[in-house]
Amino acid sequence: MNALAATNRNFRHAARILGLDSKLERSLLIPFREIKVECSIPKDDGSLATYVGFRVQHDNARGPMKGGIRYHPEVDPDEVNALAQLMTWKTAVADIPYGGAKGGIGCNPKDLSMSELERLTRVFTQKIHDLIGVHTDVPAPDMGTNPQTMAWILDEYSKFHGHSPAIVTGKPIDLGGSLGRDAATGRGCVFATEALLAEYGKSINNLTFAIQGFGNVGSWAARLIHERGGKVVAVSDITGAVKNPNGINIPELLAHKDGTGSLKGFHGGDDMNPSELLVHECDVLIPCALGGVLNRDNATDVKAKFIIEAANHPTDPEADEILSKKGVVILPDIYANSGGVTVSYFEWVQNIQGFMWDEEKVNAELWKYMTRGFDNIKDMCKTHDCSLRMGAFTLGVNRVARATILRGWEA
Ligand SMILES: NC(=O)C1=CN([C@@H]2O[C@H](COP(=O)(O)OP(=O)(O)OC[C@H]3O[C@@H](n4cnc5c(N)ncnc54)[C@H](OP(=O)(O)O)[C@@H]3O)[C@@H](O)[C@H]2O)C=CC1
Ligand SMILES: O=C(O)CCC(=O)C(=O)O
Repeated sequence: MNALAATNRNFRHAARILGLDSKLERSLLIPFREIKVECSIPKDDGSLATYVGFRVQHDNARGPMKGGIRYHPEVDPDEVNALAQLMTWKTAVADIPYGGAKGGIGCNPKDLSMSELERLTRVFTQKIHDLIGVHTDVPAPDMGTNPQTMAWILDEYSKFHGHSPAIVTGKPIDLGGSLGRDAATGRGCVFATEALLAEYGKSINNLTFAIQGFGNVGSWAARLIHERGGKVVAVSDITGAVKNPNGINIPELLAHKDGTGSLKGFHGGDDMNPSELLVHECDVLIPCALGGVLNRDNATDVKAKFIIEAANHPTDPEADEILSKKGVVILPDIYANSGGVTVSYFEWVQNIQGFMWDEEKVNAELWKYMTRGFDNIKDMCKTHDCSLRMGAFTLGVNRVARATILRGWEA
């Protein structure tokens, strides 16, 4: 099932549980605005290359639209639409004053030089600068983008609108980025995992973990789990995978990947086939890469008892059903990975106030938001006798529905 069909299905299920009026349901589902732009740039060799860029602004009932920008070959309108909608529910679950958006460019950033990436980012920004804004729509990094990408957007946007640090979050600290934003999605995911495990009388330090993806989110999650005494027994990325039943030394694996650009050939473990990661023996599985990776083809073989959705929509609805029947507990994306956008919110607040927080404050506030989010989801699960996914969806959708009704319908 494609990402949009899966996301719409979860939304409709939540709307049914909440008994939403069908007209309101339709209005919440349809995006506020979909932007598609042609981005042509000269390559370093002088040839012309054309890419397609997207920004879907899904909903702004609760505040400015917020969400990352992804550079990946599989970026397409349906995928961006689904990701934008997920941002609307995610910001509502986190109870931060934002709506949802997402953007992306269909490209493989690994095939582009730094100067080509800079040109592409600047052209994309030129095409959308009058449709985003500090109080309208605030981008951030996602797969394939990073603080440098945000710095180029900030610079290009500021040429049109004057110096605007709050136009993006996840930017470099030197340009007004927040301390703790780089680690925030991984850290939030670890706080969320601790909250969930505590419900089962368990803690990170007694459990084994398998992590798919070793980029921003996966590497931070792995590092923080390792620091807390959890055994990371398998890690994969696009270059390969490594396993060690006694636990991988994550700082050493980070140094190995930094030095070689790959997970392959790491002496502290054995190479494994990356396709086996999701069905590897472990207590907790954390997908931190692409969407739709857990599906009907592999769900039956998953060994983990807990799945923490650090990636966006890693589990398609068919897999959701199979895994639930097996008794696997799934902590849904719109809560599990909300630490990133929560610290993005802190960054935006700091930029607007012109007052920087120290990292301790950022991390302490993040813990409060993640803990509150989990408690709110649990309450919805009790009220509606539903899964954690539906607890999170009903929480988010209900908050957006309430804001929409309060704002009224007049054009
Ligand atoms: N960054 C953020 O703040 C947030 C990110 N997310 C979600 O988390 C996920 C990861 O994002 P992020 O860490 O930022 O992205 P990055 O680009 O930093 O890292 C992505 C990682 O996934 C790996 N990867 C890509 N394809 C595969 C594959 N087929 N099998 C195994 N690994 C693969 C990459 O491998 P390689 O290193 O070899 O390229 C890389 O390690 C995405 O779903 C994103 O939407 C959610 C909330 C916030
Ligand atoms: O930090 C942000 O604004 C958005 C992060 C994001 O894209 C996500 O949560 O999926």
